[in-house]
Amino acid sequence: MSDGGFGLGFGFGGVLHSALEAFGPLCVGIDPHDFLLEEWGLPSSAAGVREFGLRAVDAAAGRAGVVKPQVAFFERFGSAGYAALEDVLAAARAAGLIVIADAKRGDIDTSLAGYAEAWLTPGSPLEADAMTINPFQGVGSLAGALEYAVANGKGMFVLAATSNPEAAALQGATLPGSGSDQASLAPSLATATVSRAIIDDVSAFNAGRIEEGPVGSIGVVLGATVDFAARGIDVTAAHAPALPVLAPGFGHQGAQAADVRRLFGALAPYTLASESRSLLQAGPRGLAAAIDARAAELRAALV
Ligand SMILES: O=c1ccn([C@@H]2O[C@H](COP(=O)(O)O)[C@@H](O)[C@H]2O)c(=O)[nH]1
Repeated sequence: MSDGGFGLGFGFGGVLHSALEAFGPLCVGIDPHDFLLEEWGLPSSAAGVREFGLRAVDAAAGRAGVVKPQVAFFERFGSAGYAALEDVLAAARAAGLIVIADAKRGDIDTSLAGYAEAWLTPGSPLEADAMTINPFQGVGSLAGALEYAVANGKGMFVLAATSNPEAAALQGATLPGSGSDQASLAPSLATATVSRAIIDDVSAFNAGRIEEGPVGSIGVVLGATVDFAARGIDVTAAHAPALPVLAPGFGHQGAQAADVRRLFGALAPYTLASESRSLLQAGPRGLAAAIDARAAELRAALV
């Protein structure tokens, strides 16, 4: 986003906080699946995903604070798909929307730095406000990229408890001991699940930058379909600064907007409820109304 009227005083956490207050929790996913392109009367091509993305941006602007383009659906068309994505990212930011690039990058620290530079450098062709990253190579491998994001007023959402059922065994596994400097940004509980340890590490990273404002610039991805108690995640715990949550799983994957507070507890005021297919299926003419309706439902659920 340019600054979208949200102000840039506190970096990404501050901008996100202002957007949540202005629009509520809805995050509109921009996922140009082939079946949606067909329903929208668009070709399965780079031109098709570009048009789809631009129309989704038009519908979201002024109705939701945040959009989340799924990079994969653009990437399948190679360089032309990336050019289309560049146009969609730029249009969304120009429209005052916060843009989270759902790119799920992860690697050793030096290579991850390249991804951070690609997506989070002001003025870069793929500039977004935040991106999703994958901690499979160790949360410690993210440290440099997280620092880069914060230094540039940007944000990151670290996968911690993803919405897909196949993730439960790996992410719910219990760690043998507390973290070390190599494995972890901060020591985690001796009996923590992988999901819980990632949340603790991200929260500790934000706590080291409390002077930046009441909401952290680094968040976690917690799927709305996850059984948090079974995963060892305490949603009643307070985080200082507040921990932003990107929560896919609403809509098509089954979670209900009305349940956002019950599911996310103390995290709910800082949770982005993300929906893609369930909104986009309304079609280009119905999308704005679908966004209005879901945004109102989510705001009402937080009162
Ligand atoms: O845990 C995760 C992380 C990311 N996603 C992404 O969110 C959308 C969900 O789309 P729907 O159509 O609303 O199901 C999609 O881009 C996923 O890659 C997720 O689902 N779960």
